[in-house]
Amino acid sequence: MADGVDVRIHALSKHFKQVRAVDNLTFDVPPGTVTGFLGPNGSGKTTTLRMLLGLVRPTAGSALIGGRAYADLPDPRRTVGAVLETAGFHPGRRGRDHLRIVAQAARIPQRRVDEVLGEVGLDDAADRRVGGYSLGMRQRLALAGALLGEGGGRPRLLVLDEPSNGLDPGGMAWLRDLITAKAAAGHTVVISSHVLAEVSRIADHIVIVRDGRLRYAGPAAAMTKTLEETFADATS
Ligand SMILES: Nc1ncnc2c1ncn2[C@@H]1O[C@H](COP(=O)(O)OP(=O)(O)OP(=O)(O)O)[C@@H](O)[C@H]1O
Repeated sequence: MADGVDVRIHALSKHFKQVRAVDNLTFDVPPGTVTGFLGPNGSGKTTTLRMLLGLVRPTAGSALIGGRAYADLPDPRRTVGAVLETAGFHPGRRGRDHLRIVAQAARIPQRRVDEVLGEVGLDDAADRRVGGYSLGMRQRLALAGALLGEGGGRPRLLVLDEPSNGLDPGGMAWLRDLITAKAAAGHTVVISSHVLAEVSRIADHIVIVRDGRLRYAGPAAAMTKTLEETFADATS
């Protein structure tokens, strides 16, 4: 393996009763790249990422981070940062306090809290209660939480599930720059989206799913035709 964290999804399936949310999915994410994980609504992206993060048990197959299941990582918070959903914040808590609690639980130094608040542009809002945050500000706070474990030049995996939800165009441009900079620094980034244009601009690799099945995995440059076919008759 090159220097960096890779992801290997092998024969991964998740069935919820009759629904084959993820159906025999196999793809790799090379270390130090941005991989766009694309598909229409309900195609199995979130379920795949939740299995990768050990939050959902696969029906079959494996999802490995640097060769290990998430649960077997020696220091998961420092190896992986994730933005999965932004609904889970305590509304009465201030943004800075939320991050302090996350940092403390993961034994991450408190100085990282101020660093990540600056990195996501929330310094001015840090002492306001999260209940008053806009959706875009919540996304930034979630991203700050995902970045907390970064440090010491150690490459990490960033898993971002629809992170641009609620961001305005300026915020989306800012997010693209941040993701590109993370990959340039050696981190591996997986970003899911159902909006093609958002991801195709920054991704080195593209994985396309539909109905839980793989449609394409490979270099971004070669994907245009597959994308057009996949989305042509989708309603998203
Ligand atoms: N806990 C669950 N129980 C039952 N069905 C589920 C569950 N989680 C997901 N599903 C179903 O699995 C399928 C895939 O959902 P998933 O959220 O993974 O798709 P997605 O690609 O992330 O969609 P979106 O872009 O809308 O977020 C959908 O049909 C969904 O209804």
